[in-house]
Amino acid sequence: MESLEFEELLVAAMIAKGDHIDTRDIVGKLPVEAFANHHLRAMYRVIVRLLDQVETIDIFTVKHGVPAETSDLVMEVARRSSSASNIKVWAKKVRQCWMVRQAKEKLCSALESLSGINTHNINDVLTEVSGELSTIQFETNDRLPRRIGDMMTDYMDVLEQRTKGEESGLYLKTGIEPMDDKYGGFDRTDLIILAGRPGMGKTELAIMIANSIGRSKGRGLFVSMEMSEMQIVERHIADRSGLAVGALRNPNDMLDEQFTRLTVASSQLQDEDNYVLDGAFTVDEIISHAERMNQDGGLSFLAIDYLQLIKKPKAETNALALSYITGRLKQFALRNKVPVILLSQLNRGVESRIDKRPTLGDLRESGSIEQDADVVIFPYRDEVYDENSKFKGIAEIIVGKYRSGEPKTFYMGWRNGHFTRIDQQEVAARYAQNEDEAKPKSNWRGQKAG
Ligand SMILES: Nc1ncnc2c1ncn2[C@@H]1O[C@H](COP(=O)(O)OP(=O)(O)OP(=O)(O)O)[C@@H](O)[C@H]1O
Repeated sequence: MESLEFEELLVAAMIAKGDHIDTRDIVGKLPVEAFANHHLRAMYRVIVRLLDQVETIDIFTVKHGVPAETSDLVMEVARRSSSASNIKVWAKKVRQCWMVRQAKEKLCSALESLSGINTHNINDVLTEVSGELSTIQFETNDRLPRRIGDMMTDYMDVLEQRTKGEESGLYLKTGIEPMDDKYGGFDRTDLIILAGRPGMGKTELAIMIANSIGRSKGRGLFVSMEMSEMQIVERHIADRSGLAVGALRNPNDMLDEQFTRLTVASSQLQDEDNYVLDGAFTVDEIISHAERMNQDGGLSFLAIDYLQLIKKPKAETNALALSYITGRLKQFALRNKVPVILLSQLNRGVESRIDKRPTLGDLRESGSIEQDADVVIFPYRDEVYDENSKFKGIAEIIVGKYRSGEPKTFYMGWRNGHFTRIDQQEVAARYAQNEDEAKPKSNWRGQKAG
């Protein structure tokens, strides 16, 4: 990127526009150091000062304010103001060039540190280098801190859209109605973890969310490192039609009614815009696919099945490698405003307990997943452990962490390998009754029995 040209165009446009809302906006966001050329930096510094002192900005005031060695150049630069209407574009380009310069400087300094590495200082140097590289800034679309007071009008617009039911695209609705009603959907910058032991229904939950987004004309990317793309497609059809995957595997045995459900589901899915990608990837490869899709038509969510199968970066410990992955995914969600649904396996530890419902503590071995996540959901089905469970056919959707509200457990039915709607109050009453029955009974002296 050639910074000089953009810096010239920006200064010229600022002189042409003078004290204008765009000029003030740019000055509030772009520091003087962003200019590489010292003459243009001097001109910009004068413009900032003139704005600050509410004085006129024109060729003469700028020329008068800069050092003598720069003053002859002001007229030449001002002549370049062919397109002052593009002033924000020039400001953005100057900012991007500055970011690239900073990144290059950091890389050079990291290379210098690495050239002095030896077996005694290897960890110290690598820590220093990775610390330095992690400060490289990402393109932020010029976003800078905004005053909350100035954002009240925008927020009222959001509220108004909500009253009209027009803001659905702003939030990720999961299709689990009681949960969507309670939380209003998840934020577009959320990292949502679906964690559980094998067979609990993590993949099914992610597919159900994908299907729900697809139905409302969203566009999602489902990355599977566990199943082939055709298996994922089959799970989508099974979820949409309510048929068991087993039924789809034996089409000759299908009843007419099942066949009709299959054709309806496949024609609906044909009109929708969900994507699937299978294979083995690093987190950065997944992110680059998702960013490309997001730039090219937008993305409603990125789902990844599952964390432990993502190719790990080199790191001293497994926990550090996983932390790198969840950290990168959280950055991706924040930067692109695309929520990430990340599936994660839990280890056997849960199964050594009487109550096998997972808790946040069970995530400890998975690096910083607990801290990075905005939402942690544990799908849990008691029948996986006890086929005669009183809660056969019921799935608990345990929200163990929710950054913007209180954690809570929701209930779903479980039929044909799919989550189904169920009456929340009725199931909660069943659980409460079961708890009462399980409590040790007191005898007439008030002593606990047995
Ligand atoms: N027709 C069916 N009826 C009832 N349960 C079914 C049916 N088909 C599949 N299942 C159950 O659904 C579960 C699979 O769900 P899912 O693949 O979503 O689980 P998961 O948590 O992602 O597990 P894993 O980590 O092994 O992939 C299994 O426990 C399986 O026994």
